[in-house]
Amino acid sequence: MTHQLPVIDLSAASRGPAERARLHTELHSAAHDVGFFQLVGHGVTPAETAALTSVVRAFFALPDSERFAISNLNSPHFRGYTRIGDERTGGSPDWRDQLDIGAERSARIPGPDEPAYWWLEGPNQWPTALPELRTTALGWIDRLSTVAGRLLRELLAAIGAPEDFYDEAFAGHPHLHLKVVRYPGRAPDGADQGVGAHKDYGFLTLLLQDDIGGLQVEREDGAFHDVPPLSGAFVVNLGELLEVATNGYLKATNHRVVSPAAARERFSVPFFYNPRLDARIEPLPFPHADRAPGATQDPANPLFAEYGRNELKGWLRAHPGVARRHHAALVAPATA
Ligand SMILES: O=C(O)CCC(=O)C(=O)O
Ligand SMILES: [Fe+2]
Repeated sequence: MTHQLPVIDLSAASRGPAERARLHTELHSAAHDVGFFQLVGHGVTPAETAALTSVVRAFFALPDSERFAISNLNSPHFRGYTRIGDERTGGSPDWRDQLDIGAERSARIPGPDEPAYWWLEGPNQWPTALPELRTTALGWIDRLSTVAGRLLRELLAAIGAPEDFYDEAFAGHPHLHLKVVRYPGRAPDGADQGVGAHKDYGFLTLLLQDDIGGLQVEREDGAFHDVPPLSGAFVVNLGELLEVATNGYLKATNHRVVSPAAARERFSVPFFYNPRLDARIEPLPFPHADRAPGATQDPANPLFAEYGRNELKGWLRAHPGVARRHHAALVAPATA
């Protein structure tokens, strides 16, 4: 089913108070009623996007051996390349391969009394045959974190909250994350799970998708609706921390990708705007707070206000191979 999402023009924020007020009305409704929108007026140029897209395609065009050499199975920090079928969502394999990239930092091995989520901090793995991937991807993370930071402040203002309320949670070393993804057509068994239905773990996701389509979002009617590609726009969705922060007034939206038809490839690059791992997300003061319905209670997917815990939950679930190899002690209690 095709149902175009709201289109939000971020540049309206700097076109005077009347335009900004109109932006806030639109953003409030898009975030509260839908939880998904197309973002334009973000300032990222077509040339910047083209540079990223071309290096992404070059990465997936490398010989398999170049990608296998940077397998995330090598990394206790979940960085690197995941082969098709190795990632799981909702207990089933996702028919996509991907490279997970984060802020480039040295490993921080948690001591016995420290939270296990510090494992998520550590070095990336880069393909030796494509050095420009590193500069382009890290540049994209910088660029999009500025856009996402502006958007988050406008969103908080739009619902009547102090716009700087979460600045402190992002101060220092926010846990920014970029995923470079390919959906290589349909699985041989005919299953069409590109990535299964899920919510993102942090605040905001800014997704660059190509023109193939397949992304779907769950809407108020409980059905999954297509998100048709819109050239030059980022698809934005809200993550679990915004649901926690607003006690369910804003919802993290379930979304999934249906595999492209056989012999078609789809590329996408989601950027996840996340705070510091040790940030604890305090309840947001805003006028609707007393009427918020409460965050979703799902025993299969508890939402944690301590961001690192929420993020680690997702990684251990989605990458069982990495979890078994490097974090047996963390997964064993969950299955007992
Ligand atoms: O590839 C897409 O369009 C969406 C990917 C996604 O939702 C994710 O990786 O969290
Ligand atoms: Fe997602």
